[in-house]
Amino acid sequence: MSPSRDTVLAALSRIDLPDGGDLVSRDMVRALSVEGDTVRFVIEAQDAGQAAGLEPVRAAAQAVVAALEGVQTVSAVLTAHGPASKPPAQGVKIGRHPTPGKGPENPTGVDRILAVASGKGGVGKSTVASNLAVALARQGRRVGLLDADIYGPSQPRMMGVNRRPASGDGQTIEPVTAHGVTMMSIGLMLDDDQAVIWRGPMLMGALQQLLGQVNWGRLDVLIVDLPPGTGDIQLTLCQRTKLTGALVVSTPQDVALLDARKAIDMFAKLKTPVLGLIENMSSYVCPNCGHEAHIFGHGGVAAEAERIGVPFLGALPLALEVREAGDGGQPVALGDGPVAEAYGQLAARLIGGGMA
Ligand SMILES: Nc1ncnc2c1ncn2[C@@H]1O[C@H](COP(=O)(O)OP(=O)(O)OP(=O)(O)O)[C@@H](O)[C@H]1O
Repeated sequence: MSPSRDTVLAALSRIDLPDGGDLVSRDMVRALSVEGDTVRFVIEAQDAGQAAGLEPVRAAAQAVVAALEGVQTVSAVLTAHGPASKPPAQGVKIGRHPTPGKGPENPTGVDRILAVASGKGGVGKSTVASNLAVALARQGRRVGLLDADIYGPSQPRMMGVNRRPASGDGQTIEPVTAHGVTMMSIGLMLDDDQAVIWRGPMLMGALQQLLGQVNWGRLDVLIVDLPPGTGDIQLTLCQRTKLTGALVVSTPQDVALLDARKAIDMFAKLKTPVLGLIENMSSYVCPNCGHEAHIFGHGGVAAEAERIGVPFLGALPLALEVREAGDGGQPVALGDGPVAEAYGQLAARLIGGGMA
């Protein structure tokens, strides 16, 4: 009997890449076909440089599929047809005044949009956005991640991407892929030390471009990592797209919660559903003695969720591995520990509720 596509993909997910992740989590398998006892697939590298080092990976992928029951012939081809074959998107200028739109609409092919928001900066909103995107992709969803934190884009670092997106026509921007997630950040279009000094209208126009000029492809869900607070970007996203809803991240202490309340109030005024609250940096377990401490308090977000009648989506621990994984461009949700499990549960809950 021929193996199923899922069986082949499960086998390919056991092939690790030299720079982290595996063939499936890094979304490098293309044109997979199973016909009788013959399996064919293409491994697509980002560019010729990466492809040159991947021959051992190709051979291992071919061998692991050939060993599956019911497989006689395997054709595994390595290509480098990624965005690097197009010129970098230098001709595309991000940042302009907004253009009038027809009304709220999603980018073509994007089924849902989830905003990850916070009242206060530094509570872990970008960390939650990247890990949630990865956890959803691991559960088979087609996920996009838009870093809309235009003043402080952190997704390129957290997702481990620093190549410039390409553009074939000087208009459309090809997003990049990392850990199975299609992503775009203004940080990828700017030089590292370049500051963005824009007033509201320019910000709104830039967000419009990041939504409308990026070739997002078909996505089940686009996660938008918002800047902290209640400003122009939030307003534009709520008014210009059919936002499925917002997830609000807060730490448990009162001062963060006070600001989270303002964010929730803003979404209520803009008629955007708040799908739930997430408590980040909830507890800290000492890796040496196992003692559990609540550095920023504990339970405040769950109590707030109950008070305002929105779901409490979970408590994520404060853990050194979360920070290290984020700084290293390999979100902790890619792994198997308790934090990855917590993100897996959050992703499953959103998928189960039809939100992702
Ligand atoms: N649960 C956690 N455990 C340990 N470190 C964390 C955790 N969550 C976030 N961090 C770290 O805290 C710092 C701030 O997180 P992050 O950038 O995600 O916050 P943010 O709310 O998006 O901030 P800003 O709004 O300023 O962009 C980062 O260094 C991140 O790695």
